[in-house]
Amino acid sequence: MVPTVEWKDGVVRLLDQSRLPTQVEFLDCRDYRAVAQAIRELKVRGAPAIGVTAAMGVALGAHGVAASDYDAFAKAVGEICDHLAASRPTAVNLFWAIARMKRKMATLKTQPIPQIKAELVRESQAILDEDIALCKAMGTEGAHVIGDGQTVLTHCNAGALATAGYGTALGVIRAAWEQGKKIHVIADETRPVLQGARLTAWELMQDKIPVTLITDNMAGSLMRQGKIQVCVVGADRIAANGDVANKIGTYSVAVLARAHGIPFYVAAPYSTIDLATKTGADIPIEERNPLEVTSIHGSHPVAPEGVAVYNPAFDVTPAEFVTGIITERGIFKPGDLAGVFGAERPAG
Ligand SMILES: CSC[C@H]1O[C@H](OP(=O)(O)O)[C@H](O)[C@@H]1O
Repeated sequence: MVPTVEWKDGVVRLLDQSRLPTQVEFLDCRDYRAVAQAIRELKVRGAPAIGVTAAMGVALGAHGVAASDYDAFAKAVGEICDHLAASRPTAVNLFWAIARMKRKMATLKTQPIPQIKAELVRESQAILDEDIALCKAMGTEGAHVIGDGQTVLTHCNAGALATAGYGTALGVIRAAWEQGKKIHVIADETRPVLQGARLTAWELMQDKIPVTLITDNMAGSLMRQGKIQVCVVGADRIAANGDVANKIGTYSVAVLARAHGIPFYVAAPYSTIDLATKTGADIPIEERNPLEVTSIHGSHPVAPEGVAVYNPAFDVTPAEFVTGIITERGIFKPGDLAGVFGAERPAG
């Protein structure tokens, strides 16, 4: 797989996911505002991926700060962090990564500014490396939920393209495949931005993992026919009570899975678990440009000019519909997360 995001010769290089699957193109961001714009425009997307990208955006922005004393430097970097934090509201990884970069900077206040700048780059790369390791650990912990010969449904893209590499839900699927299991993946196209059609299908075909693309409204019928044995999806924010915010349509998949007695798993690293948010009702849900619904890629209208549109990018699946949360430390009941992750993880 081509890297989703990387620090390359002093710029933040992104695989431009808005061009996939027809074009594999890269976007070199030379300032933090370009990084924020790329996150806003879904050129890079996926909770862990935008966390890593925002961290690199902080390091990139810090490089451009001319201040010679720590307080002025920290103030300028704080403004850069605020700009990046305003790019998208739902994925908690964005805020987790920015807070981690701020904490790192605070530990360096006695260092020369050039040293601090170099350390911030290193911290952003550490976040990238950690994310890949977390995804692979999730794969190891979660692969057993997909049996040999089974068909697994996934929604949106929670793959290498949504992370620093390997993926969360697709990491579990990759691990099951790498264990030699004859699995088959059903990928929801995931209207309106089509992350399933454009990204998940592309990723799995790159790895020669059998995948069948369906439209979102087919999932229930396939479940009723007994053609799906398990569902595994990603997450953008998991509240303290185990409610899960994920791509719009996830709630429908979860309810359909429950109705058909199909296990429904969510794969997410600790950086997606937000114990400061009590329930799903407290998770901010991003509403996006109506053009995403009324056109394909901003052209080819598929609805009449001026029609009213509601375009929330995410929905919330209550914890009761989640069989288990697959994390790098194991699989937990949604309600047990606070006990498992509460102690070690600093807020935000
Ligand atoms: C592994 S997190 C991926 C998560 O992010 C996606 O949203 P978007 O493409 O808008 O960033 C979707 O909710 C995925 O499940």
